[in-house]
Amino acid sequence: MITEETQELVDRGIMLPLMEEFYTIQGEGFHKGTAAYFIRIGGCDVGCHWCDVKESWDAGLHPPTHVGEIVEKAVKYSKTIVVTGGEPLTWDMTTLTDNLKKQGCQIHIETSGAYPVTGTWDWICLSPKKIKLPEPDIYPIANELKVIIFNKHDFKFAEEQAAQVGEGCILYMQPEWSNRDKMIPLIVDYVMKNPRWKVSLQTHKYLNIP
Ligand SMILES: C[S@@+](CC[C@H](N)C(=O)[O-])C[C@H]1O[C@@H](n2cnc3c(N)ncnc32)[C@H](O)[C@@H]1O
Ligand SMILES: Nc1nc2[nH]cc(C(=O)O)c2c(=O)[nH]1
Ligand code: SF4
Ligand SMILES: [Mg+2]
Repeated sequence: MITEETQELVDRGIMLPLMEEFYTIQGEGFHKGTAAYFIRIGGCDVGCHWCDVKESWDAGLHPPTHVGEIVEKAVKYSKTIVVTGGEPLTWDMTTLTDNLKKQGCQIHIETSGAYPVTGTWDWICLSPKKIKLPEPDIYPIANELKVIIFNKHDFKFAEEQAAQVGEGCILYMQPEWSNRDKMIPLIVDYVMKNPRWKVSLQTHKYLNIP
């Protein structure tokens, strides 16, 4: 149990439930191959059945941590920061991103967009989910749209989502990991027929890195 005082700091984004932080190579999307420090914040109620970090969902399992402490550690490793989760937009990201900006960081977010955008971002990767659609505010500011392809219907969902993003937004289809052998051939075929889309793979899983 956390105290009322701590809960209030979490509610204001002064503290955040920190699941893990690690220095690695961004495996997915536009910045794949780039070294970056990942900050994984606990808490998500979207409930994707194929989610590869279900341990992140229950915020109560992850210790409320002062944002200053998170930032101090992060900048020792990298000036390129990826904030992920869980669903980071569950929380107010203003203080975290303000602090990272003061340290001169480039800040990227991995989000489903299920909650309103808070914080200041240099790169927004929007990965929309059917079961809890993005809030409208994120579509015009998303830099990349990364749709997870688990079954054939996801191609239609991908097009519906692409119709809502801005013109410069880069479009990716990423196979759902457990179903990749089945979906990769369909994605390859789709992207060749619809070349405004690109393929994104979870390359860190092939490299055996976090
Ligand atoms: C774990 S999520 C955390 C951030 C945020 N909740 C979201 O969904 O965008 C990070 C990225 O991994 C993707 N992802 C999660 N599970 C996956 C899986 N089994 N196969 C492929 N991508 C997956 C998500 O769609 C998202 O783009
Ligand atoms: N290397 C690496 N790249 C990633 N890109 C997005 C990730 C995520 O879980 O948000 C992720 C991750 O977990 N590891
Ligand atoms: S929104 Fe992201 S963290 Fe939440 S269940 Fe889906 S993939 Fe997992
Ligand atoms: Mg991941």
